Amino acid sequence: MLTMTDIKKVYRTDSIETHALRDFNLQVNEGDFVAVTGPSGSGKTTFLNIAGLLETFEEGRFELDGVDISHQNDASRSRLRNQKIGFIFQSFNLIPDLNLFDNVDVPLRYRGFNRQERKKRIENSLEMVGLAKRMKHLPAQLSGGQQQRVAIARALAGEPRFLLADEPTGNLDSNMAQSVMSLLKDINANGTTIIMVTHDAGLATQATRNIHVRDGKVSEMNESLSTKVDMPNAVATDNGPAVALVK
Ligand SMILES: Nc1ncnc2c1ncn2[C@@H]1O[C@H](COP(=O)(O)OP(=O)(O)OP(=O)(O)O)[C@@H](O)[C@H]1O
Repeated sequence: MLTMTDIKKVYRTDSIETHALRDFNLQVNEGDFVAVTGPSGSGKTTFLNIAGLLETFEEGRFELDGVDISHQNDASRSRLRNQKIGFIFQSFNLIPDLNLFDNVDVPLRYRGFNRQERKKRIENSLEMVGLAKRMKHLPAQLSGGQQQRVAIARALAGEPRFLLADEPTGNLDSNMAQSVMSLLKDINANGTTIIMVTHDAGLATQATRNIHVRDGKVSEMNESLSTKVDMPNAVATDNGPAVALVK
């Protein structure tokens, strides 16, 4: 569970102060899939970076799983981030010279898992996104949608409780965007809490909650029409992400 209360974030340069977040209040519950929309510059990425313990804030209170983040030093914030949070970005951020297996391995090495445990996690997470047979391929040999699925596998291999996604479909055409969205919905149905920033209103309505950010504040909050479904029969294929068998 993630709770932000009256968060204030100011960016200061020599000549200008930008109030990126002010009185930002939000509670995200375990199992939520929250889509965050709002105009450019409204503070969406700033919120996500604070939620992901990548940035600090000036005022307010932020609790992550009962831990008061404002009182943690850099080392303990990094430890919490590594344990609890996975990130995916618009630009995939894969390492071009490493094959898929080794890309997914990078954050696992930071976590200190032994070789055997890492291998198991890498194979499982690539299986989950339907790319297990492409492990030895380089990112450049994949489509954009497939590369984003590798980035999702990399984020999930550490079994994070929270998956934070900043415009994960921003570089994809609409078919690939929907395929990545379907994968995120499957992952959420399997228990991972997701917060996704998106400019795509059609994708946002598929999340279980929508929040709209304006001028550094949450201006609207809606439960989405879409509901979570259990998918005990989810399977992954080499051509696509894990999909639920329709009964
Ligand atoms: N490192 C920084 N230094 C100074 N100002 C910043 C920095 N990062 C963000 N800002 C400013 O903070 C405000 C909020 O930015 P943020 O990136 O959170 O908005 P956003 O809603 O994610 O925008 P977009 O949809 O265009 O990505 C903007 O005015 C931005 O210019």
